[in-house]
Parts: sequence; C-alpha cells; structure tokens
Amino acid sequence: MVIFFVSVLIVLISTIYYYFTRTFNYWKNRNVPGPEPIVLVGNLKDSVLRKKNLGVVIQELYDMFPEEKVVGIYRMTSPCLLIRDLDILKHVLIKDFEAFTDRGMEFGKDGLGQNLFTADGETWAALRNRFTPIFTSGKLKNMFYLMHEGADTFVDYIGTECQKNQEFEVHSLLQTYTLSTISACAFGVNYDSLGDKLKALELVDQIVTDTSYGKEFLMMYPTLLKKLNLSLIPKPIQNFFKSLVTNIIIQRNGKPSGRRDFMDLILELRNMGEINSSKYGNKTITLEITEEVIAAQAFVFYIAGYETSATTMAYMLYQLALNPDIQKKLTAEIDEVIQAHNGEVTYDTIKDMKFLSKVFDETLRMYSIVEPLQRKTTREYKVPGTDLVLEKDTIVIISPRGIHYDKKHYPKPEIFNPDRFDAEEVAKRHPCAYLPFGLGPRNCIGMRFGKLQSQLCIVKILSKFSVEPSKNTDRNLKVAPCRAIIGPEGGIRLNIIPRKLKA
Ligand code: HEM
Repeated sequence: MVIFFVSVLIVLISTIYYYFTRTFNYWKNRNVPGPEPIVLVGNLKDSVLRKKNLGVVIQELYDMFPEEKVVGIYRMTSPCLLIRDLDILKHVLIKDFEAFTDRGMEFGKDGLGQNLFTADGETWAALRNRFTPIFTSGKLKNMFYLMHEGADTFVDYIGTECQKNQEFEVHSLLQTYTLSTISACAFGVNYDSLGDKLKALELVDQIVTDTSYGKEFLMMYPTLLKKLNLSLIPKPIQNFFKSLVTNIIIQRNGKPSGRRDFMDLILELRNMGEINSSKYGNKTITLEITEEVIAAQAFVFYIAGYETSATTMAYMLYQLALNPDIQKKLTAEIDEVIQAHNGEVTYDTIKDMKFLSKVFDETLRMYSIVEPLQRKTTREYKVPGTDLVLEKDTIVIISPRGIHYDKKHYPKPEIFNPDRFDAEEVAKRHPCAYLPFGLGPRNCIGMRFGKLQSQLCIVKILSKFSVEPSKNTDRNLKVAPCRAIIGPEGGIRLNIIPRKLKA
C-alpha cells in the first residue's frame, strides 16, 4: 500500500514538474542565449514572490547579457524574447509594426476588456483610429482651463497645509491633483471634498496595487481569459466605471455638453456611428461605441491618467530637492517665462519653458513608469540581423529601464542631468534610446496630456514653493515591488516651503 502511494506521489510530482518545465528548452533549441529558468516561475522568481517589481526584474535580465542583441527568457512557463538591440527594437516598434500590432494582454470584453491598452487586433485598431483625434494639441488646448483650475486649487491646498506642517508625502499628495484633473478633463466630475476624492482614489488604486496573480495567469495562459470572457478587473471597479459613464450620459442627455472634455468628445464620436479599423488593421471591422466601450476607455484613461503623471511629478520633485542648483535654474526659468507672458500661465507659457521640458525628460529617463513594454507577433517574423524566426503569437518585451540605465547610451546613468536632453546630445543618441512613452503607432496615446498636466502642476508649485529633503527623505529610493507600474516604495517625503517666507 505504502509503495503504491509513494509511486503515485512520485508520478504526480514528476508530471507536475514536467508540466511546469515542459517549455524550458524552447530558446536552447533555437540557439538564443538566456538565463536558466526555474520550475513554474521561469525567470520571474523575485517578481512572482513580490520581492521586486516586474520592471526591475526585467531590467536585471537586460543587464545580465550586455553583449547580446536578444535574450530568450521565460515569463512563468511561456517563452518570450527580450530585445536589447536598438535597431531590432526600431523594426519591432516602428518599421515592421504590422507584425506587432498586438500587446498580448487581452481579456474578456464584458469586463472592460475593450479598452485601448489591452485590446488587440481589429478592436484595438478601430479604437485607436477613433480615439486618436481626442488627444490632439488643439483638443488639449481647449481642456487647459480645466487643468489650470485643478492646479490652482491644489496649490492653494498645499499653501494651507504648509502652515501646519512642511513635510509631505508627495506621491500620494500629487495623486489627489491628477485624480481631480483626469476626473474633470475626462468626465466633468468635480470632487466636492478631499474625503470623496480619497475614496475614489482608494478604489482605483486597487488596480495599480497588484497583489492578485492575474498577470502571471495571463502569462501562462494568454488566450484563456478572453475565451472564457473573464476579466482581470475586480467587479466593484467594473461597476464604478460603468455607473460613472451611464450617469454622465444621462446628465448630458446623450449629447456633448459644451465642456469640451473627453466625455463630450466621445459622445460626439458616438453620434457619428460605428468605427472602423482600416488604418491599422489588416481587415476592416466596425465597432459600435456602446456604453460598455466608453466605460472601458474611461477606466483606462483614469488609471493611465492619474498614476503615471503623479509618479512622474513625485520623482521630479525628489530630484529637484536633491539637486538645488537644478531647482534654482528651473525656478528662474519659470519666473522669467511667466513674467514674459504678463504673469499668466497658459498653454503657450508652458511650451516656452525649454529647461522644464529637459527636466521632465530626464525624470522619465531615470524613472520610466510603464515597464516593460510588450508586443506580440501577429505572424511568423524573422528577427533582422539574426537567424532567428519567431513563431506567430510570440511575446516580445522591451526594458526602457534597462536601456535608460545602459552606460552605452547614457554615461553615468545614476546622475540626474537634464542637459542630456540638449538638442545636440539627443541627436548623438539612437532614436530608440529613449522610450518612456513607448514608440511607434502603439505608443502612449495620452503623452501630450500627461506631459501638460505634469508640467503645469510643477510650474504652479515651483512658482510659489521650493522643495527640500526632509529628515525622513530616503536617499536610496527603491521601486515598490507590488505595484503594476514603477513607483517609490514607501512614498517620497519632502519639505515644501513657501518661497516668500524664505526671502
Ligand atoms: C507621464 C505620463 C504617462 C506615461 C509615462 C505613460 C506611458 C505609457 C507607455 C509606456 C505606454 C505603452 C506604450 C507602448 O507600448 O509603446 C502607454 C500606453 C497608453 N497610455 Fe500612457 N502614459 C502616460 C500618461 C497617459 C495619459 C494621461 C493617458 C490618458 C489620458 C494615457 C493613456 C494611455 C493609453 C490608452 C495607452 C495604450 C495605447 C495603445 O495601446 O494604443 N497615458 N502609456
């Protein structure tokens, strides 16, 4: 009997072991170098154990193979190709985009799956085609007044709080600004009190604080969630966005309200009828802009709109506090340009601040937020400059952090130096050496919006306050392991001091 049970156990363990290692010769058989995988978790052990952020783990894999163009890795049991070479990267993201239109993160459409970030194929193409005009500079200019109102309220709030205490945890502080801005610009929602705002933040923050294992499941079984029409997004969050959208449409009688926010623009699109995918897709499909589709975009604009910009600004203030000379130069530019615009901060005022733009770019060089970038082959693909042929449906990933900290592209990468973005320095680099917003036709659709809302808020803050390290500032900041994107572990503590008090 005992022998029988032991034999069954051995067979069971061997079968499980075989199942969770069955793919591990994939890259060896194709002569692609890479690290040894571990049963079940592949090369993502520290990310799966939530010891390190996925973006940091991928950066470490990038660093392990300095001489290689591509590295074969395993996300759990799934083989996937990490691209290090910038010429190959240019092919994947730009030149051969028709073979890489997909991201490979799809899930069920009834659970907000028809959103621009995770949708693939013709659905993505149709959405991108139709939603691109919402993000033009002209539309952004029209929305500027909403951001401006939000930034003023925010700076007034800091002014009041400053009288009680000068030390702030700036990451969560800035989230209250970006949440207001995205709520106002996207949906005309104004939070009456800080309490309401924090409640909404807590809800959407559940998505970013990734403690579930949905991501890992998707890596192992990439098509299953879509086939079963299951979602990665918790039900309460789905309901929040669905009822938000329904209520706004009712309030506006299904027509644009004249606020010129995203919701108005989406309603205009809806009234134009079905959307088609002809520009990016291989075949044309039509997609009706239903409330479900609007709610899916509402969800993605919220998540992408509030967290990425708040994190970028928090890191920017951190570096300005640690580098007082750079802060002084930036403050001088801000004062000068505002004066030249008769004391007003307009869309054009921000555009005239050239040093601000370099400080912003250098912040995202050091702290690119969305890591790693991902694409999926839509057909067999021969990797240029190698003998490797990728099968259809292979996941390809890119590590902006790996590239941004690679000494080959950025000497002394640990140093915060906005001069790296002087035009002549940029011209010396490979055009794909900087990719905090991704690159090519599937790059960040909200890039202009993200830049504008962040730069405006920084201008408003620095025209009234300066930032300094406090006694609790962590000089050795780590990336939070459990967040779906890059962010500071334990927040960022800084002193914010009214400028006139110092004079
Ligand atoms: C500092 C701010 C931001 C950063 C650093 C950022 C970064 C990124 C990155 C790296 C991607 C993936 C690009 C790729 O795969 O090539 C992305 C995609 C996307 N972002 Fe952003 N983003 C920011 C702000 C925003 C804002 C404000 C919005 C919307 C209001 C937005 C909406 C999106 C959407 C919808 C996608 C998916 C686009 C597609 O697949 O077609 N992002 N973003």
